[in-house]
Amino acid sequence: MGSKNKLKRFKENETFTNVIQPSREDVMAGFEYKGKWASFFGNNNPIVLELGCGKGEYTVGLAQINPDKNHIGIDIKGARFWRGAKTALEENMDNVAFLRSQIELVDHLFAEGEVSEIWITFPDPQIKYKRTKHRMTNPEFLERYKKILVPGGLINLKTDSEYMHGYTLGLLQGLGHEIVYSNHDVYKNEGAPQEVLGIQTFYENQYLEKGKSITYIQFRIN
Ligand SMILES: C[S@@+](CC[C@H](N)C(=O)[O-])C[C@H]1O[C@@H](n2cnc3c(N)ncnc32)[C@H](O)[C@@H]1O
Repeated sequence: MGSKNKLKRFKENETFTNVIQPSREDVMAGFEYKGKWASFFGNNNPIVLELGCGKGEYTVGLAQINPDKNHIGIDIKGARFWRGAKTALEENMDNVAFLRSQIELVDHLFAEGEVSEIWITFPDPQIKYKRTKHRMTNPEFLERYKKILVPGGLINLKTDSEYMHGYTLGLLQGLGHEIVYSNHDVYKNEGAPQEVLGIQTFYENQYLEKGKSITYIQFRIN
C-alpha cells in the first residue's frame, strides 16, 4: 500500500483514540492537554516522549518495557505512526499516545516539568550548515526540552550518524551539560541500558543492514 493510501485509511476508516492531531493554530492558542496529560491518560505516571517517532516502534517498545510510564510519540508525518498507534490499540496499551505535531512546538504541547524523559531516535542529522536550526539537538531545541523536563530529566539520543553524535557531544561538553553515558556502538559496548537500547526502529534496521554502527548518548541539561 502506498503512503497516500495509508494516510487515507488512517484518517478516514479507523478511529484511533490514542492519536491527537492538533492544528498549529490550536496549539499556539492554548493546547488542551498542556499541563493536563494526566487527564488524558487517567493517571499521574511519568511521561516519556519520543521525538520524530516515525512508525512508533520505540514508543510502543518502551511502553511495553515500562507499563508504569506513559509514552507519547511525536511526528509531523501521521501516515508513519498509524502503525504504532494500531499496535498499541490492538494490544490494549493504555499508556501510549501519538501526537501529530512539530517538535518545534514541544514547549506549547507540554507544561514546565511535565515530561520525565525524552528519546530522540535516528533524527535527520541536518549536516549542511544552513540546516543547523533543524538539528534536533541544537541549543534552541535543548532549551525547549529543558523547559518541559522535570529537573534532572534524561534525554537519550540514538543515531547512526557519527556527525550527529559528535556534534551533540561537543555541544553538551561546550555548554557544560551532563553526559551520563555515551558510546559508539550500542551492541558492542557494555554498560549501556541494553533492554531499552535493543528496541529497533525502521530506520535503525536499514542502517544495521548497511553495516553501520549505532551510537548512543544519554544526557541531562543543566
Ligand atoms: C529519519 S526519520 C526517523 C524515524 C524513526 N525515529 C525511526 O528511527 O525509524 C525522522 C522522523 O522525524 C520526523 N521529523 C523530522 N523533523 C520533525 C519536526 N520538526 N517535527 C516533527 N517531526 C519531525 C520525520 O517526519 C521522520 O518521521
